[in-house]
This record gives sequence, C-alpha cells and structure tokens, in this order.
Amino acid sequence: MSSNKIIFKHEEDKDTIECPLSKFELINSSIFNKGSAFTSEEKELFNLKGLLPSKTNTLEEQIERSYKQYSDLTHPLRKNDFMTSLRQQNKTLYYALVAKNLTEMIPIVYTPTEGDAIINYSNRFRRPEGCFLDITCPEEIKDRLQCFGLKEDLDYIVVSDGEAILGIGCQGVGGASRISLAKLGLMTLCAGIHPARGLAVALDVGTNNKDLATDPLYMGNKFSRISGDKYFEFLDKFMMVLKEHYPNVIVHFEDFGVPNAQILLDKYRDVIPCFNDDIQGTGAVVTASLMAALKYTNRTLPDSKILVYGAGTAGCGIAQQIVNHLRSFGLSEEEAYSKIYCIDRFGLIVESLKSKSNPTQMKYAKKDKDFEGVDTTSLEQVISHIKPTCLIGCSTQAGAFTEDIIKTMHKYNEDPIIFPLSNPTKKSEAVPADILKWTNNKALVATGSPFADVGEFKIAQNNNCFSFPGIGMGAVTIKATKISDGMISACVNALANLSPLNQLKENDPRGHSVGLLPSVEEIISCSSEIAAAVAIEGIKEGLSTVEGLPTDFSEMKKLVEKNMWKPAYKKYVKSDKPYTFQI
Ligand SMILES: NC(=O)c1ccc[n+]([C@@H]2O[C@H](COP(=O)([O-])OP(=O)(O)OC[C@H]3O[C@@H](n4cnc5c(N)ncnc54)[C@H](O)[C@@H]3O)[C@@H](O)[C@H]2O)c1
Ligand SMILES: O=C(O)C[C@H](O)C(=O)O
Ligand SMILES: [Mg+2]
Repeated sequence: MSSNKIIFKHEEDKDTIECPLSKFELINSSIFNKGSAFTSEEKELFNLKGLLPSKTNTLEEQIERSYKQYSDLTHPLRKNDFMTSLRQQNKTLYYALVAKNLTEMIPIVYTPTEGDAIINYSNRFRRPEGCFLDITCPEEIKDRLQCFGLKEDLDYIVVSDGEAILGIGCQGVGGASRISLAKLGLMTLCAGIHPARGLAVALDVGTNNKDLATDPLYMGNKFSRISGDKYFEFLDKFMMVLKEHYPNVIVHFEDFGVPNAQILLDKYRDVIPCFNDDIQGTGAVVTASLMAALKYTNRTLPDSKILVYGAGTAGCGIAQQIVNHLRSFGLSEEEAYSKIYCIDRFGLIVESLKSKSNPTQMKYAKKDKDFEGVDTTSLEQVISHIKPTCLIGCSTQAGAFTEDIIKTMHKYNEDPIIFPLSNPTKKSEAVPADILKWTNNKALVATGSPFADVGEFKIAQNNNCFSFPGIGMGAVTIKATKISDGMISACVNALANLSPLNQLKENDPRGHSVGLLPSVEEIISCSSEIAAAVAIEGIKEGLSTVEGLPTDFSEMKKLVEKNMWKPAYKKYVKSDKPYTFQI
C-alpha cells in the first residue's frame, strides 16, 4: 500500500485527526462519529448540515445525556444492550462514559453481565462487530481479516473459539465474538489500544451446546464442534496468515477449552507474539494477590501450600505461574511443583489418575502412598491432610466451598487465603460474606466476579482484567517478538507492588479491609504501570523490535501513557488519502 495512507498511530500529541469520510459514512462510523458534537465548521466541511440538529454538544453533555438514558434502564442486560449500541455508534462517547463510571459499568460491559449477553447473543443480535472466521472456509481467512486493515493498521487481536466461555461452557459463535469484544474493550479502556487498531476475532468451529444447536435463531454453524486435525489445521492457517500478514500484531487467546488452550499456546508462543489470558493473565493476577496476602500476613511463598480446585485452563495456569515464582526464590523445579496440589473432577491429582488427567495436570501429580487412608475425592479430607495455606477455586462449581470446607481451612490457618475465582457471579465457589462469617472475618478473600463490600471489608476482584491490559500494552509498546515468562513475571511483581496492603504499616489491623488488589477505579493507572514493567522486561530480554525506547521505568511509563488512546474529540481535517482500516 502507498505510504501516504492514513495510519492511526499513536498520535495523542496531535490536535487534529485526518478524516477520510463524509455524510452518512462519517456519521455511521463508530470510530469517527461525534454525533451531536460535530462543530459547525465540521458540519460544513463534511457535508453533515442536513444530517444533524443545529446545536453542538460537548462530550460532557453527551456523557450526561447517555448516562441518563442508561440509568433509566433497570435490568443489567438491557443496560448491556444500551452500551453495546452506544459502542457501535460512537466509540469516543462509549469509552468516555465507561471511564467516568468504572465501578458501575465494568460489571455491565464485562463480567458478569457480558456472560448473560453471550448466552442470549443470537436472540439479542442487532449489529455485527469484529471479524468472523468459519472452519468451513479456511481459504477465506486472509480476505476476511483484511476487511479490518492491513499490517500497519492493527496492534492487537483478541481471538476465541467460544468453547469455554467464562464458566458457562461452549457458547458457539456468540461467545467467541462477544468475549473477544469484551476483552478488547478493556484493552482500549484500561490500556489505551486505539479502538481502530484492535480486532476481535470469532472462530466458528461449530457448537456442542444443544440449546444453541436447536435454536432456529442461532447464528453460527450448528454442527458439533470440529476437533482433532481439522481444528488444528484451521487454527494453523489462521496463525500463519497472522504471521505472514500481521507480523507485529499481539495475539490474545481467550476462553479456549482445556483440550486446546495449552496446546495452542505451546505451539505458537515462539512463532507469533501471543499469550493466553486464562492461563497467563489469570496466573499473573492470582500470583500477585497471593504474594500481597502472604506479605501482609508475614508468610512467604516457599512456606506455603496451595490447593487449586478445578485444574483446567485457569487452574493449571495459576499453578504454573506460582511454580515460576517459587523458582525465583531458588526452589528446584521438583520442590516448586511439590508445593501445589490440584483437584479436578476425579479428585486430587495423584499418579494413579494418569489415564484420566492431561499432561499439564500430571505435572502436579502426588504420590498415592502419601494419601493412604484419605478419600482424595473429598475436598475436606484433602484439606485436612495437606493443610494448605491458600485455596483457589477455578472449577465452575457454584457453592463448592461449603461452610465445612472453609472452616477446615481456618482450623489450620489463622488467616486462610481463599480465592473463589469462577465467573460469572453465579458460578462462584463461595460468596465473600459467607467466607468471612465462617472464619470470624480472618480470611483474605478475593473473587473472580465483582462482589460488594461486606461491611467494612473490601472484596478485591481477582480477575485477569488487572493483568491482561498491562501485559498486552507492554507487548504492543515494544512490538514484542514474543511474550516471555519473564514478561508475565514482571506483571506479577508490578501488580503485587500496587496492592493496597503495601501501603499499610506492619500489623495494621485494617489489612483485611483495604482489599488485596487495587480497586477497579484504579484499573487504568495500574495497567499503565504494568505495561511499563512488562515492556522493560521485554527490552532486557532482547524481545523488542522498536529502536530507541527508554529502559528507565518512569520514562517508559510516561511513554506508555502518552501512547494510550484517550476518549476525547479532536478537530477533524479533511483527507483524501486512501485508507484500509476499520471505520
Ligand atoms: N478470575 C479470573 O480472572 C478467571 C480467569 C479465568 C477463568 N476464570 C473462571 O474459572 C473457571 C474455570 O475456567 P477455565 O477456563 O479454567 O475452565 P476449564 O473448563 O478449563 O476448567 C474447569 C476445570 O474444573 C474442573 N471441574 C469441573 N467440575 C469439578 C469438580 N466438581 N471438582 C473439581 N474440578 C472440577 C473441570 O474438569 C476443568 O478441568 C470459570 O468459571 C472461569 O470463569 C476466572
Ligand atoms: O472474563 C473474565 O471475567 C475472566 C476470565 O477470563 C474468565 O474466563 O472468567
Ligand atoms: Mg477468560
């Protein structure tokens, strides 16, 4: 393509934007549209005079108006519908509105309400967003992707095949599309990925969800999910198109199922700059909150025993990240693995469970003889035998952490660390109010979905939304060739340092009431701090392809913040240059 085409690069220091659209095309472009905020000069210049009423609003006035409309709706799913429409109309207004109301709106546009929106996708569908790739037409992958721009036009892709959406299983094409859009939305909101430079990709490989397959309105392929060679060939074709045509784009895998998530990550992480949010993003946020909780209670990671309940994609990702962290304390690989215990649907993973467990799970297998006389399918008995410091739930089993279980944890720990991480809210292994009640308010709790404070106790959201935006933006900043384990560990350390517990003096009893992680209100500043740490680690490891980047943390943070797209209107000047990017 010609070099004079419009490229949305990080142009935050410019006061004007070159706009190649006019009339209906302009007003229908969610990237360029300003709605009632077009000035009279812009209305004249872009042929909009007959398309808009005469008054020009400010962005603040538009925020006020849309917040009123949003507030008129009482049902969370209707609020989600409203926000989806707003995003499709005017991205600047959408992100400005969410940024102003983070605590209220993140649960609407992300977990948990997005889970309901996904379940109802084909019935509530109004307008498509993002790219759809179909396993029946692998030869079309390149052309379909190129509708959204060429290699200079994209920084970040979120891709899902919809198999393991949150804790609600296969949600077909709707799950694949909307979970990718929700994650991409947070990349823009929290880490400033330009909305025209991010792409949500839905891979439609069929569905095993009977409700969808029998719904006449279901919009995806109704055949059973394709697996095995044909699935991997399709994925390989997609990844090779990215490698050839979008070599600098960072790829974020989301909600792939257990059989494929780790395999795809292992296969492609040295080939394409990519990471899996459920494995590595979750591993990072949970290790960070665990480190903060241990530090506050004067314990160390090498002295801890961790029990992971639900050894799927997230559970094994968390376990692996904790192992990586234990290694940084000088433990051997064997010692590190020995500190982590995993339970899956057949009970504690022990050597004799080999035929029912996958190779990733078997890394944590314990010797059967060490559990003689213990019913390894009973969580309570396993806890009594191991006496873990920390219990982590990623099982999708609502209520699995019963009163007896939590009290058993408390029996062996003055301050047990309990993380019920399954999403959405209805899948949580326990609710914080119960956990606190059953432990005389001593447990250190953080949950996957948002929960309200319990009296004076603040419940941190132990969700990968605190890690993936920083990991992704760090990688985009240096146009990384790879996202290394060191970059993920840099995220862990940066996030653990941001825990509000660090601001307390030793033995300050308020510890349990400040929350283990920063509040959602702080998610944007946390993400830039993490991005800077991740970028610096990538440079140190020789994984950057950008020349002349700062290696000093505060300089890098300034650069990251400058590069972050912010929702504000700029003056438009007319452009006749060709463009290829999404509008
Ligand atoms: N908080 C976060 O940031 C975060 C991140 C990722 C995933 N999650 C949540 O964690 C849950 C799991 O996600 P995933 O991607 O790992 O899914 P997954 O399907 O890969 O894993 C779930 C695992 O739980 C196991 N399981 C099912 N029933 C069980 C039982 N009765 N006892 C023990 N194990 C059982 C399954 O066999 C599977 O291995 C979901 O609810 C998801 O929303 C939270
Ligand atoms: O999407 C979330 O809220 C976190 C996580 O990626 C999940 O799958 O639950
Ligand atoms: Mg996920």
